[in-house]
Amino acid sequence: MNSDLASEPIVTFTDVALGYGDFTVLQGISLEVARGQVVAMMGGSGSGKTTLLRAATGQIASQRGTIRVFGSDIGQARGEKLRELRQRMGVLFQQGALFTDLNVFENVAFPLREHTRVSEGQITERVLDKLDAVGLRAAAHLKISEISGGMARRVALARAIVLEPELILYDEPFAGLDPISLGITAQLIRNLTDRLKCASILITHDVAESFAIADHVYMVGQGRLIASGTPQSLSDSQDAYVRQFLDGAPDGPIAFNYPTSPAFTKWLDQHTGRS
Ligand SMILES: Nc1ncnc2c1ncn2[C@@H]1O[C@H](COP(=O)(O)OP(=O)(O)OP(=O)(O)O)[C@@H](O)[C@H]1O
Repeated sequence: MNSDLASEPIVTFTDVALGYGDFTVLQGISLEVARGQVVAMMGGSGSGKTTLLRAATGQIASQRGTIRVFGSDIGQARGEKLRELRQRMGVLFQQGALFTDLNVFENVAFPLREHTRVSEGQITERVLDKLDAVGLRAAAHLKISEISGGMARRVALARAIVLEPELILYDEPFAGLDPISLGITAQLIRNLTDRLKCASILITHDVAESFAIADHVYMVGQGRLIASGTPQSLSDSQDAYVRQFLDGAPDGPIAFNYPTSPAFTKWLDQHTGRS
């Protein structure tokens, strides 16, 4: 690979607006994720983090602006082109559903069998290598019913990286983990990013763990990008939204109540028989 390609950002959002139908969740979003970086996307509940992730994978189109992934406009990609771009990504959903009728090894082998024509010997080598990376080489033979919830997450992670993606997207990777698993998972994300020389995007609420490993943090709220910078610069920020989020303060610009909309008022009127 030449150095120009290596330094080209993996993901670029340029003045992007995202939403569903007429509803705009986020607008004016410009961001960049480079190879080798761990980037955290943070924000309160309902602020649009999952929506950002869906846009980066081409599951939803932007309402305006462009989203480039691996140099291609993902909003314009269809069919084979979209499949090719997605094959270069690993997505780890919160419910990284494993196949309960397959053992740990076969779960991780699944994408290799599905998308490549590598030999059985290579499958064994690659699967054991990825299980080793998540500390579960010796659990290869176990059934899914025989492993814990935390182990299942790591198996799902091994499966997400078995095709050696250039971009890994993690949806709430720390949710529901005990403090030890939390630290292990955070370090795993950092180490895998460095080892695979890929880019990682984390959608997360967890300030301490993500700040410990992220190179860059984007914070969304109030329908826009509120802050962007290194964990250190955000920690030093005096912005009221950033402070409320980082300090976990109940009072501040982040509203507890979901905002009232015409759609809600219409539903309520119908529900209570007023129209
Ligand atoms: N498929 C959908 N159709 C319509 N609206 C949606 C859809 N998915 C999400 N939304 C709305 O978009 C907004 C942002 O949701 P999103 O799931 O991106 O938030 P989030 O930041 O990931 O939240 P959380 O941290 O609670 O998971 C919310 O107001 C939500 O109601």
